[in-house]
Amino acid sequence: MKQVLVLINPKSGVGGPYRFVAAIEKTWDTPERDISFQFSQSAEDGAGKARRAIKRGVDTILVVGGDGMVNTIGCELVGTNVRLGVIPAGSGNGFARHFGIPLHPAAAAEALLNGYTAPIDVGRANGRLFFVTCSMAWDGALVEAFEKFPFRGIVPYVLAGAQQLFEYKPQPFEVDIDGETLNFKHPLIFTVANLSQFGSDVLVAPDAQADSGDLELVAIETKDMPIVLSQVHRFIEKTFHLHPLVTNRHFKNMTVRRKNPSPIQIDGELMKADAEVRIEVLPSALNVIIPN
Ligand SMILES: Nc1ncnc2c1ncn2[C@@H]1O[C@H](COP(=O)(O)OP(=O)(O)OP(=O)(O)O)[C@@H](O)[C@H]1O
Repeated sequence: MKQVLVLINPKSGVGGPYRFVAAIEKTWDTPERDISFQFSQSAEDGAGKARRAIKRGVDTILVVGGDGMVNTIGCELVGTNVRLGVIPAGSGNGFARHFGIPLHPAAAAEALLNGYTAPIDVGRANGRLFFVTCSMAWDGALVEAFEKFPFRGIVPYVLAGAQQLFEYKPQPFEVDIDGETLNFKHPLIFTVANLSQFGSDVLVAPDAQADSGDLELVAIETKDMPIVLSQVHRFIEKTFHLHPLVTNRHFKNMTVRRKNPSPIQIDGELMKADAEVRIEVLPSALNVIIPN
């Protein structure tokens, strides 16, 4: 009998957690599956519950939450045979949107039930795993401002971004990327993408493939931003990352030497980091359920 654990973030999602329980139970609770539901009260609590479930021999963990929750549970599943399924309940849901998982709980539960399992790549920044994106310029600093808003969603993201345009102080980055050296004087955007978007359909790396075996750097200097922004149609055409003033590189290993230690953005959450940040790809490291 297949064993499935559903781990729910009670803080995520509109309409309360029970609509997710009902949607998943309706589709997944069949005679060939033993399904149990647990709340994840914190990152540590969820990680502990995931570890114990893996020990018990669970086959699948369904996470009901956003990218932050996916990260904390996904970290426990890397290197195991346990499959991760994501029922989106966050505000940005970059992971779920990348894979085309429906945002409605019932549709998501059904899409995962009828989906297939495939390994995806995982990024690692100074030892910390990430599945969606990692940023360390203005695109990282805005998360600090975003976290101070009392509510989540695209609106506080835009407001936090605007606020940080005034407050963010760029520092020079010296970058070794698969043997090539790049220098950024005043980086504004410096994002490493494993998947295509930050969430809310803000596509930083529209062509990113989860199983490419590499990561993608998308970076731009502060001075070049107005010129790039003058071609707004590129956002619609999904070619922003290909603009000649945007640095766009696929890579496996990268070291970023910054002047000072400062926090970096990992899957929508802030993490303390030394001045030097080492980023690498772990190819095919996590088994994920993907809709057909
Ligand atoms: N395993 C976990 N269990 C409970 N809470 C968690 C867990 N992981 C992260 N959190 C916290 O729960 C809150 C909501 O995070 P979650 O990722 O579920 O939604 P979100 O941040 O709105 O989604 P997104 O990152 O997709 O916009 C955050 O404060 C996060 O730090």
